[in-house]
Amino acid sequence: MVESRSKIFVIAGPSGVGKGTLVTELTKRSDAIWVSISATTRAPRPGEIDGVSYFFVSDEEFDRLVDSGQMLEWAIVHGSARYGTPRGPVEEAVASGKIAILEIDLAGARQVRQSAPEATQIFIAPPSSEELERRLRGRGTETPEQIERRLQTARVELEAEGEFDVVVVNDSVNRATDELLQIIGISR
Ligand SMILES: Nc1ncnc2c1ncn2[C@@H]1O[C@H](COP(=O)(O)OP(=O)(O)OP(=O)(O)O)[C@@H](O)[C@H]1O
Ligand SMILES: Nc1nc2c(ncn2[C@@H]2O[C@H](COP(=O)(O)O)[C@@H](O)[C@H]2O)c(=O)[nH]1
Repeated sequence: MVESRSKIFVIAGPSGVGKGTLVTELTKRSDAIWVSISATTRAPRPGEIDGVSYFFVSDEEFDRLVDSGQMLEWAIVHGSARYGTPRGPVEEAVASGKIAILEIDLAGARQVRQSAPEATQIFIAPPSSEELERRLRGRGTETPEQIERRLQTARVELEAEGEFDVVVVNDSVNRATDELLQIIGISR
């Protein structure tokens, strides 16, 4: 079991593997955990709230954030929208003693590996490719075309799991959350 003294934890893995589900569960289990809110140029899904799910910004605003050095990392994800991690809030969270979680894609994880090598990089893997597809389709938030695109990206991402410090299989939400808490170093 890998256990870390890092203050920043990157959580990456294919779309639909359950990253968001696990991160939500982590926040329920510990007040020490702070989750970065990304900025994105994609449109909100029904029920998503600006400033809670994401900061939903225009292309122009995203350009401004990148050009002024306010993004810790950013990437075009699934060939469509841009997503990025605002730098300031991460620095403030760490300075205040919180554990900062960044739920980001593979390209973003690679950038953080360069700019914040002290961060622990965690890859969330599915129990099987079939289960990944079942979860992605079952979530029902993407069109069939978008799902195909995400499954294509997933194949590339699954080949990159060896780049990560640790791989956690999301077979069960409870078990995977327990493993994540142990890696993060939060005892219950
Ligand atoms: N261990 C699990 N077993 C069964 N279903 C799960 C499990 N974890 C998550 N799910 C379900 O899988 C679907 C995808 O989960 P989630 O939205 O958290 O994925 P994600 O990795 O954050 O996706 P994206 O990167 O597209 O935002 C959801 O319907 C969620 O309820
Ligand atoms: N590089 C970054 N990737 C990010 C960031 N925030 C989210 N993401 C990744 O985008 C996909 C798609 O998310 P969705 O909400 O449209 O389903 C997901 O896999 C995230 O990991 C970010 O700030 N930087």
